[in-house]
Amino acid sequence: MEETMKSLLDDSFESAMTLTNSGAPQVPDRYVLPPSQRPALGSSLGTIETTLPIIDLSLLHEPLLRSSVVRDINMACKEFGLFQVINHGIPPSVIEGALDAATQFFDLPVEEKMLLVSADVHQPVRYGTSLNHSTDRVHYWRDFIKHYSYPLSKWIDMWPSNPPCYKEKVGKYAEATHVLHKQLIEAISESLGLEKNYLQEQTEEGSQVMAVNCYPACPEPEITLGMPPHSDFGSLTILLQSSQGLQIMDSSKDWIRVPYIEGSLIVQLGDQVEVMSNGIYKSVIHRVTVNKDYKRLSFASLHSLPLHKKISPAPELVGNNAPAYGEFSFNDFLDYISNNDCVQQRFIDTLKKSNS
Ligand SMILES: O=C(O)CCC(=O)C(=O)O
Ligand SMILES: [Fe+2]
Repeated sequence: MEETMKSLLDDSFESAMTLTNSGAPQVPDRYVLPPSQRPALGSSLGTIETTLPIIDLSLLHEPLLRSSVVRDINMACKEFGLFQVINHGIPPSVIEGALDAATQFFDLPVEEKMLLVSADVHQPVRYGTSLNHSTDRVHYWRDFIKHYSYPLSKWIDMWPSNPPCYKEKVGKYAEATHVLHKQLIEAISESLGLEKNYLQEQTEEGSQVMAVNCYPACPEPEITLGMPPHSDFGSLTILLQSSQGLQIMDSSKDWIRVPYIEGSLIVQLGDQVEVMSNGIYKSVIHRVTVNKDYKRLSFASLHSLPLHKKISPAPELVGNNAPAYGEFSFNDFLDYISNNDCVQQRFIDTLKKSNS
């Protein structure tokens, strides 16, 4: 244990942020990906531009238009497992406040951020670098802070107290995303032909983890990544990005850049919705590229059922066939990542195997 903590601390001192600030001309070897996993930046090979769906959420509140918005959501979920939302109701000042607080946090001296370092995925607040679950895998060009956010009154005292505005500004954003998640999960349940409140009880008491990510400018963005390909474990992730960098894998296994649209938020389907829909919708595989010129921030608000609550396929969507998925809870996911040496691209695939 002591060894692990020592190497964790050593690596954190050489986090991407520290390396960028010290003007490192190259990325250290441990960040260098094998050629087949590199992002092919600047070439059209393997990365395509496609128009991704943009949903005007204000129309969900128009009784005559709701069903057509729900249909658009159904198409977006089937084709991409992702859509962007505009007119989502979160004021620009709340979004700017959260980004400002995160900028100030990541600019703190490394010793101060280190006070929050933990390798324990059950910790309610964790600062970390790319290194997180294992000590010997490839590292990624990212610093992050993760905290439990719901119910806020239970967790917020544990959040960083520096910068002093952090709790208030990020807290406002976390509350706003909780409200937005409720609207989205209702529309998604409807889009599957389920009752609007199919998951209401479970999501009202659900958990929310806020992953605040910082990807500093990188001297060699073509040979590394900010985050490796993965799907998120929860029901939905609501993602705020300060600039472009996110890519998703389409059904032909090509990478698609998700454009930056000012004021918009990105909605990604997670593994819990894939299970609930019995595979009608798939969780989206995504990764993050970095760039030479500027720092990118993102807030990934990962919503899920309560820690112990198992998600299983909706009986209406199983019909007479056997369910395609076994059930799992957020706790099962946490146990998996703390007991395995590296993170699976899709946690849900380990589940299918263990249940078949
Ligand atoms: O930074 C991003 O755009 C994505 C972050 C992400 O995938 C995550 O935190 O799970
Ligand atoms: Fe993610």
